[in-house]
Amino acid sequence: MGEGELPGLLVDEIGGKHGILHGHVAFLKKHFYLITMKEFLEDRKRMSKKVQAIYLWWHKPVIDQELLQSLPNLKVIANSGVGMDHLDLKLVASFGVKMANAPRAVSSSTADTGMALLLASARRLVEGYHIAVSSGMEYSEADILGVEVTGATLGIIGMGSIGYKIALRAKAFEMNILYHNRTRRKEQEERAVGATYCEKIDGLLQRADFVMVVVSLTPQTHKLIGKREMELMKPTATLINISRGAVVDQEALVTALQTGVIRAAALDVTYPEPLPRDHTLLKLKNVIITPHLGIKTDKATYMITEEAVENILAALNGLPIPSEVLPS
Ligand SMILES: O=CC(=O)O
Repeated sequence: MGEGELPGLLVDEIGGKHGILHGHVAFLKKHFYLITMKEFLEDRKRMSKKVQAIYLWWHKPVIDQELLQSLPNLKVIANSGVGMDHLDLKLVASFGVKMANAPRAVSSSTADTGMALLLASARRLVEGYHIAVSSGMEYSEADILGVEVTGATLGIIGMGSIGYKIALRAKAFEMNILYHNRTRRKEQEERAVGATYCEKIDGLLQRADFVMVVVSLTPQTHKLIGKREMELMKPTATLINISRGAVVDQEALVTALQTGVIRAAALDVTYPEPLPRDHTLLKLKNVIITPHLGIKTDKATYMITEEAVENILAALNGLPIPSEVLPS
C-alpha cells in the first residue's frame, strides 16, 4: 500500500543525526505513508492534507503554531520517549490533537543508564580508562580509589517506572534505598525493592551516598536540585542526573563540585546539550558526562517505535490511546 491508502505520518528525517532509524522504516511503512519534513516542505500544499500523525524522534520536527495550523487532518503526535518538556501540550491540545509518549519502552534502558553512571562514577571508570590508555598503567593507588557501592545508600528522586527499575537494580547491588515521589508507592512495592519513603527531599539528600534524579522536567521541578539542596548532601555523595539537565542548577553544581560540597556528579543530561566545548563541567575530574544515552539501545528504540505505532493507530481509530499524555 502506498500514498493513497495509508494515513500520512510526518517524521523529521530518516537516518542522520536525529532522524528515525533506518531499521524502523519498513515497520512504519506497513502502517503509514511516511513523509519526511523535506518532502513536506517541497510539496506543502499536497502533503499538508495527507498528514494525520507526527512521530517526534528526539524532539524533531519542532511543533509550533504555524505547523499545527498547516495540518488540517492531524490527529495525533507520538513522542519517541517519556519526557514531553519539549512540547507545548496546551497548544497541541488546543488544535484537538492527541499526544502520546512511550513509557513502557524506555524504563529498563534508562534505568540501566542510571546504574551504569552510578557504578562508573563510584569506581572511577572513565579516569581509569584514561590512565590505562595514557600512562601505560602507571598510577598511584590513591588516584583510582573509588567508593563502595555495596551497603551504600541510594536516594531516588522520582519513583515512576524508571525510578522503580533503578531500585530493583540497586537492590541487587545490596544498596539501601530511599525514595521521594509525589505519591507514595504501595507497601508491597516498597517491600519488594526494600525502599524507604522520604516525604521530604531534604531527609533523602542528607542521608544518601548517591542521589539519582529521575523526575520529569516541569515548572515545579525546574532547578529542583540547587545550591541549598547540594549543601544538604554529604560531601562524600554523588549526584546522578538522568532526567533533564534543567532539573539541576548547573551553575550551583559547578561550584559544589569545585569546592568539595559534593564528591562527584554523573550526568546524562545537561543544558544545553551538548555543552559548549569550553564549559567548566567538561574540565572537572569529578564529573562524568554522557550524551543523553538514556534510552539508547537497539531494543528500546525499536520498542519505542512499536509503542508509538500502537498509540497512533489507536488515536486514528478513535480508540483509547494506551500512553496518552494530557496537558496538566
Ligand atoms: O530522554 C528520554 C526520554 O524522554 O525518554
